[in-house]
Amino acid sequence: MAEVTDEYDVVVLGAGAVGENVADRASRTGLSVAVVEPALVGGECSYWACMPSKALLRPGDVLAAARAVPGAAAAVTGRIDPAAVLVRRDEVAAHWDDTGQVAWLEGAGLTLLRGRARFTAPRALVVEGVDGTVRTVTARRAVVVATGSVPVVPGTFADVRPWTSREATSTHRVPPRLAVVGGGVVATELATAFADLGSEVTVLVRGGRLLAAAEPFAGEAVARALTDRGVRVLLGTSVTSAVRDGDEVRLVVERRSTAGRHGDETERLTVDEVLVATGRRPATDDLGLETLGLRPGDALEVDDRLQVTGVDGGWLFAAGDVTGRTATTHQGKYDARVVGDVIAARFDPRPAAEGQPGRGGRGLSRQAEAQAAPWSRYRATADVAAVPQVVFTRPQVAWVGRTHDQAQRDGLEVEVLAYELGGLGGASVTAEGYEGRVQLVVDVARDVVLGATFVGPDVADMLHAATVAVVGEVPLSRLWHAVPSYPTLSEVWLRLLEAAGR
Ligand SMILES: Cc1cc2nc3c(=O)[nH]c(=O)nc-3n(C[C@H](O)[C@H](O)[C@H](O)COP(=O)(O)OP(=O)(O)OC[C@H]3O[C@@H](n4cnc5c(N)ncnc54)[C@H](O)[C@@H]3O)c2cc1C
Ligand SMILES: NC(=O)c1ccc[n+]([C@@H]2O[C@H](COP(=O)([O-])OP(=O)(O)OC[C@H]3O[C@@H](n4cnc5c(N)ncnc54)[C@H](O)[C@@H]3O)[C@@H](O)[C@H]2O)c1
Repeated sequence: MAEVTDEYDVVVLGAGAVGENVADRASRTGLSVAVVEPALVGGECSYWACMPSKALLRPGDVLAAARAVPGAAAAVTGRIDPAAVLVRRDEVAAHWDDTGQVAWLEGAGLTLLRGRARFTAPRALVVEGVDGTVRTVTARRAVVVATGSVPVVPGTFADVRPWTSREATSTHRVPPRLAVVGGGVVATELATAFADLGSEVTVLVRGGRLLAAAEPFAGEAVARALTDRGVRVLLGTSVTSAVRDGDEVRLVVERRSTAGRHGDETERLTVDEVLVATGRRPATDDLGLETLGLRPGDALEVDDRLQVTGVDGGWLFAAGDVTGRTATTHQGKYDARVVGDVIAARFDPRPAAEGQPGRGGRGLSRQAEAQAAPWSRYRATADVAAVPQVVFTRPQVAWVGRTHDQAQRDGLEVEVLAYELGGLGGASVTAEGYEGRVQLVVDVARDVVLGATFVGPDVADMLHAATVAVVGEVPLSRLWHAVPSYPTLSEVWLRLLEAAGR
């Protein structure tokens, strides 16, 4: 086994979407950056999460959109072709081949170390290469952990070889009967996708509603739509036993009686696959965190600079799913841009790096980083105030900022403005019987939008206007002057402002 010793200014652990972006930005003042990755460059999102799941969902959306428009509906006479959907999914997932992403990474001047990294001391790592080499790697300036997350599989399913999102998004077979355990984002999206592909789907939800992090009306709309399409959505359930019997899995499901008085109901369910979608945990088990005084398995807690709290010296950073602070690609990449800029500025190797703000103050500057305030490029302020999330179910669900419940728990006096999208001219053009709803949570004292939730067909792209309003803290009086075009779904902003008495 060959042993090699390497030194870089910055070492990034993990080449998922987040690690790639950290590395790119951190290198911009001339720091040497190595990225360590044992698997595919591009990580979960490209090959087993965002991209393949959206490829599985898109055909159902397109069909439903056509079927909702008389004239077009008559042209849609067939059904979804699962084989063709899976072929396109394979293409969207780049056939699980990272050649293109490796080329980008190397083209950006970054060094890729193919292997698994583990800390041996502060700023010191050992990288066990996939080719059998063992490298000792030292970071002169900083290490960024971006190792992502792994699915949580409850013990009940340990022996039945359940699907996680990885198997579901990369499958080449549509199971005739699929049980989905969980009621969150993965469960609702993949239940939608597999119902579209022809599976008989049962969703087993522990809690009382779907998408518990969103406004209640969002999960209710998704549950109604799934049920209308023949999916069984069983709320208040727990799987007490799971046994694999050849190609089948037999589940025992306890369901809290809705009547309350009659105790639990037991149902036996036999399926071809069980998809466990019960959340994810940070991938920190085997990183040697104990050598830094941190506990393996825990999330790496960070501050707004993405610097790991609890480790001295200002050299250890983390971003993405591993922090428990963000759980989406877009927000993880936002953090990646922040931490990349912090590192590039703080350790800028160029002569006279002190205070070179560049044209319009947009350049990187060590001084500016040291003195940065919230909302500067060096602080991930939006993680606290304005996190956007789109769930690509049918109807789509999109929200940003605080829900009504969160705002109340934060002790804010709020007004809720709501509008049924079906009443808009834009909705009647988009689809017959368009159903959807938008709700704003408004801070009464400051007259600004704290949160917004959109539910309905094609609402995903409407979210960004709300994100701009929340981040910009734009008063409703000024939003009144942002005129939405007619006839678009965005006209809902006008209706909401009218509802607020403008
Ligand atoms: C089914 C599903 C669908 C999703 N859809 C969306 C979506 O539509 N939009 C969205 O924004 N988000 C979506 N997400 C969330 C998104 O996938 C994650 O937030 C994102 O992938 C996190 O990126 P990351 O770089 O932090 O982690 P990852 O992408 O997991 O990358 C971490 C990398 O670190 C590597 N690694 C692990 N251990 C080590 C080690 N010891 N040394 C070196 N490298 C290591 C791993 O091999 C991996 O490549 C979805 C998630 C799932 C599960
Ligand atoms: N479109 C997107 O942006 C997108 C899509 C998919 C996933 N993601 C991200 O991936 C992350 C993980 O998604 P997820 O759906 O796995 O997690 P989640 O936290 O959204 O949902 C987990 C669900 O599992 C349930 N659960 C937890 N433990 C359970 C148990 N022991 N038995 C039964 N049910 C249990 C919870 O009540 C919840 O309904 C999310 O945070 C999400 O942001 C994003």
